[in-house]
Amino acid sequence: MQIREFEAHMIKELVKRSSPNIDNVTEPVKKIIDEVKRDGDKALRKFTKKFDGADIEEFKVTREEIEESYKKIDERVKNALDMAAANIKKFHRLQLPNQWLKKINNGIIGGQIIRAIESVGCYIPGGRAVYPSTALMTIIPAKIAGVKRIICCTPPANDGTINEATLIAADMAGADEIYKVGGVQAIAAMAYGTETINPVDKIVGPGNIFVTAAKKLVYGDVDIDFIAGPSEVLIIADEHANPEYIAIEMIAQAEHDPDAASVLVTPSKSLGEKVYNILENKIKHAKRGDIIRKSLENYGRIIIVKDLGEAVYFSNEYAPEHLIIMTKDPKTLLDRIENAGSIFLGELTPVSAGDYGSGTNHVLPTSGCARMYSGLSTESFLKKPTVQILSEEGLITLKDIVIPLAEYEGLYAHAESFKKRLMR
Ligand SMILES: NC(=O)c1ccc[n+]([C@@H]2O[C@H](COP(=O)([O-])OP(=O)(O)OC[C@H]3O[C@@H](n4cnc5c(N)ncnc54)[C@H](O)[C@@H]3O)[C@@H](O)[C@H]2O)c1
Ligand SMILES: N[C@H](CO)Cc1c[nH]c[nH+]1
Ligand SMILES: [Zn+2]
Repeated sequence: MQIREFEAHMIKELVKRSSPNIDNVTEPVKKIIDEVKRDGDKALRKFTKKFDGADIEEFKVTREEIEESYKKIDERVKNALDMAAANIKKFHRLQLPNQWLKKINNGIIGGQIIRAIESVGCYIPGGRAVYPSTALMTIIPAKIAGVKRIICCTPPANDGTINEATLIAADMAGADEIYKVGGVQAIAAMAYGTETINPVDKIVGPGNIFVTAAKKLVYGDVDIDFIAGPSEVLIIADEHANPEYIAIEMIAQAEHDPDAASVLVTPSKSLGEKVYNILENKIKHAKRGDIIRKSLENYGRIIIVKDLGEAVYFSNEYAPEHLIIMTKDPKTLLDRIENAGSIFLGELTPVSAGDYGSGTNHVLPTSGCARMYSGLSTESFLKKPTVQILSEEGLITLKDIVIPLAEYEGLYAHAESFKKRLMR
């Protein structure tokens, strides 16, 4: 963990910090994918034993296992899942786009229709923590979009079971099939299929660097959402911010994974120092202390900038998964934010609100991908074919566009297809 004065080269160094990790594991990850492609379920069994310590005969979770989970679940957790699901549904219904057909010019009607992707695979992580919340975040928007077949894969515990809250969350969100397989092997199975798992059209969901590298490798054979790797938070704060809140936000992201990143950018050196001291103290006693310590050592940074303008510049270059703004008037900075997966304004808005239940999606782009991707949404599961209808008037409106351009491009049949209709 370091406190450093801002220098321009830091941005490149920090922004790139996850990508080399992904590249470092490409080779072993590719080998696993190839083996799953070649050997199907046999390879899934081998890698599940190797990485999760579990012997799995049947990968598909049975209805009885799901019913058992409903009996075992802690009532408080079940209620929390129900309430989270309600907010997530409300938010994601609002994201449904409209179909439309409108007059574009005389005799030309244009528009778009909305269709769901037919089958999707949701990856629910389960290595260093369990993620029932991710089951809600991936399956609910797919369901709202109208996806016909929603499958999900999640790593089993070493006794071959799946965490009960994850099973319940997946079931209540509307998963059609749930499989006890995680990591690279799950991504390969969803992309290429095995004897047990039929392949899907698109794979979504977050994961560690191995899972993320696997998604990157299968992209093109199937669609993926985006790079949703180890968690990141960047906090822009001024001297008005509460250092305790900042420190706990950094720890909350760090506890996900030693590869997670927590960055504070502030013009207040004294705030930076306070946060540093609180962190030093807190990590001595924190649960999951080993993961937190490693994460903060690897990718924890406190960066002192000249002013809030420089902080915003840094943040836009970094393009964090989560951006928290804890300044006197956080809304005034919002207009200047260009790149961030999800933005948390004000000191009463912790990232955990979005992680679990305010309704927004917690599957978000990492490794600088917020420069060009938004987080998972209902639209991630939709396609928008365009539609057009021309009348005779429309042919006349377009003739001086289509015919000269088609002939200029040397594509004479294109021009001909137009002329034929004009001359009928
Ligand atoms: N960006 C987002 O939207 C978002 C959301 C939630 C969680 N996350 C991130 O998801 C990740 C969850 O990671 P996790 O590890 O807890 O669960 P995970 O399910 O992503 O990974 C566990 C699997 O990794 C595989 N694995 C472990 N070591 C391996 C190795 N050496 N070679 C090949 N495969 C190996 C195993 O198959 C194991 O089942 C964290 O990094 C967390 O920060 C990101
Ligand atoms: N912070 C994670 C996204 O990076 C999401 C999450 C799930 N559970 C807890 N947190
Ligand atoms: Zn989290």
